[in-house]
Amino acid sequence: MVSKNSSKPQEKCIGVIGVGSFGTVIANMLAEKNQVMVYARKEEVVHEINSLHSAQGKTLNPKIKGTSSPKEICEACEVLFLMISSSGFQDVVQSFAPHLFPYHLVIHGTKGLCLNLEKGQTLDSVKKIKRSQILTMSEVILQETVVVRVGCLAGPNLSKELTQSLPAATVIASKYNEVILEGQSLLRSEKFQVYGNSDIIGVELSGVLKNIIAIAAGALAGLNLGENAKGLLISRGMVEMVHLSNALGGSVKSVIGLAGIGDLVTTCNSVNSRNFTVGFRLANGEKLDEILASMDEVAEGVNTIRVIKAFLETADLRAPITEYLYRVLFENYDIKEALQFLMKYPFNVDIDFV
Ligand SMILES: NC(=O)C1=CN([C@@H]2O[C@H](COP(=O)(O)OP(=O)(O)OC[C@H]3O[C@@H](n4cnc5c(N)ncnc54)[C@H](OP(=O)(O)O)[C@@H]3O)[C@@H](O)[C@H]2O)C=CC1
Ligand SMILES: O=C(CO)COP(=O)(O)O
Repeated sequence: MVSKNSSKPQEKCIGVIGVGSFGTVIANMLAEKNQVMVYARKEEVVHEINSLHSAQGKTLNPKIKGTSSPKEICEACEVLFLMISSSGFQDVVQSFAPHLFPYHLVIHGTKGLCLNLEKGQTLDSVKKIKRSQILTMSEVILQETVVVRVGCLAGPNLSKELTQSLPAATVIASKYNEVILEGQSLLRSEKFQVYGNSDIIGVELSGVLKNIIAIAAGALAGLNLGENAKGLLISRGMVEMVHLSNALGGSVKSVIGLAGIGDLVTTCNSVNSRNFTVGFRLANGEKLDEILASMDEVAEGVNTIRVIKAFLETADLRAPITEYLYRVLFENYDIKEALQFLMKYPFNVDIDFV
C-alpha cells in the first residue's frame, strides 16, 4: 500500500492478542515494520502498555498501543496474531468471534490442544477421546469464527532468546499461500528467518507434541543421566511424534522439519523452556501441583500429555514416552522406575516410518 503524498510504504496496523512471554516478543518484532495494537484482558496491563511501554514488566516498543476491546483491535487490524495459552484459547476466540470477518487473516502461535466435548463433559469424565474430540488451535478458529485465512507460527522460538535478538527461524503454516507470504513479509528480518509450510495440522502438532518430549528431557537432565541418554530420548521422541502426528492428521515431513525436530532439539536442551523445567523439577522430587503453582507462565506439555493419553485409549497406537510420563505426572509413578521401563521397552526397529 502506498500513500498518495509520498513514496514511503504506509504502515499497516497489526494486532497481537495476548501479551504473555511470546506475545510480547512477537509484538516487538512486528513493530519493527508496522504499527501494532495489542489486546490484554486486564485494564491494568493495558494501562501499563500505554503509559510505561511495558507489559507485566516486559519492555514493549513505544509504537505499540494497548486495548482491552476485542472490537477496537478487530476494527483497526486485518491481520491478527493470537498468542494465548491453549487453556484460554477457545474463550478468547469466542469473545472475538462477533468482531471477526472473512477479510481477517489470523495466525496463532499456541503450542497446545483444545477439546471438543459435549457441554458438561470434561477429560476426567470421558477418559477416552477420539480425534474428532480434539481441536488444534486452527481448528478452534475455523469452528468458532467466519475467518478462513488461518495460519500458525511454530518453530524453535524461545522467547528469552528472541528478546535478546539472537538469530532464529520459524515456520508459518497455512493452506493459503497468501497467509504464509503475509507472515513472512511482516516478521522476516536479518535475525529472523521465516519458512513456509502448507501442512498446518502437521506443523501445529509438531509444536504441541515436542513439549511432551521436552518434559522427559528435563527429567533426564534432573537425574544427571548424560548426553547419550538425551540423544536416545530425542530420537525415540521424534519417532513417537511422527506416529502421533500421523494418527492425528499431520504429515511426517513436518515433524522432521524446523517446527518438529528443530523445536524438539531446542526445547530438550534449554533451561529457558518451561516444559523442560517441569521435568527437571519433577526429577528433583517436587510434586507437579507445587511446580505448576509456582510457575506464572504456561507449560503446555502437561495438559497435552493428558489429552494424548485419552486419545491413545481409542487409537491403535502405542506412545510409550507419553504413557509413562502420564503415570509419573498423574499417577504418582516413580520417575526412575518409569525410565527403567522405557529402557526395557522393545523398540527393536530404529526408523519405521520411511
Ligand atoms: N514463550 C515461548 O518461548 C513460546 C511460547 N509459545 C506458545 O505460545 C503460547 C503462549 O505462551 P506464552 O506467551 O509463553 O505464555 P504466557 O503464560 O506468558 O502468556 C499467556 C497469555 O495468554 C493470555 N490468556 C490466557 N488465558 C486467557 C483468557 N482466558 N483470556 C484472555 N487472555 C488469556 C494471558 O493473559 P493474562 O496475563 O491476562 O493471564 C497471557 O497474555 C503457548 O501456547 C506457548 O506454548 C510458542 C513459542 C515460544
Ligand atoms: O516452544 C517453545 C520454544 O520454541 C517454548 O517452550 P516452553 O513452552 O517449554 O517454554
